[in-house]
Amino acid sequence: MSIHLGAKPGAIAPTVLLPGDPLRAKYIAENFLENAVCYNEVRGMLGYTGTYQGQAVSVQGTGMGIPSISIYIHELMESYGVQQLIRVGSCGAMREEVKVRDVIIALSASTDSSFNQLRFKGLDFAPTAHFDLVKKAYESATSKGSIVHVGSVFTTDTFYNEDPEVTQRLAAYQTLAVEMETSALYTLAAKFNRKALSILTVSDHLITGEETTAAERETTFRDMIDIALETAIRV
Ligand SMILES: O=P(O)(O)O[C@H]1O[C@H](CO)[C@@H](O)[C@H]1O
Ligand SMILES: O=c1cc[nH]c(=O)[nH]1
Repeated sequence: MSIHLGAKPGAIAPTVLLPGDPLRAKYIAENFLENAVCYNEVRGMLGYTGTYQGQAVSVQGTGMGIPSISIYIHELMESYGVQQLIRVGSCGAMREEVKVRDVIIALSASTDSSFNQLRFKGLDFAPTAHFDLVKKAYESATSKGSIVHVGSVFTTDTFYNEDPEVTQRLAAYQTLAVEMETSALYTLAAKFNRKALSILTVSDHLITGEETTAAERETTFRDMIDIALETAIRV
């Protein structure tokens, strides 16, 4: 057990999928894994371990934002020895060529968080995905005919942003989408020398204002989850 996870030693698989929403963790466990068992209910942040094509895979809710995901991934790596962390999240598209319902493989993440500014005393660390997982995710996506965008994302601390200027500038610098966790995931995975990747589905569009319904999100998330699970077991 760790402070925020009630799992027994050995109850969490070496590869963990990480949705922000704990109910998405439940949905993935019930619809994509076999023989899934719930190992965590502390704070309602549900976590499950099951199998996918015979291999053990866990799925753990992280909550929203850097402080929340940082707690869970720190404990997953330090207390449970997790080796591969694959975020399966939603995001807002920042560029015209990225459409609602598209899937993004996040190579790197800029951020407006002070998380790394404090850690590196003002130096700009470059949070980066692990190439092995990027390659496997891209191969998994293309082998099943999914179109994916591969590029940088923006991890923000502020969902309801009042000033669009920075977001627009980041978009002009080819940033594909905004979400709230990837920068911390890549930073902490580097610290622990583990593999991490964020795969994101576009749930809304910052330029067009288009949004998905809850039902549509469930179907389109299916693509992202398939890609993540194929990536998890790919050799
Ligand atoms: O769908 P999830 O994984 O929660 O990700 C996105 O959705 C939340 C905001 O609504 C933030 O956590 C953001 O990163
Ligand atoms: O963090 C997020 C997630 C989805 N859509 C956004 O605009 N921001």
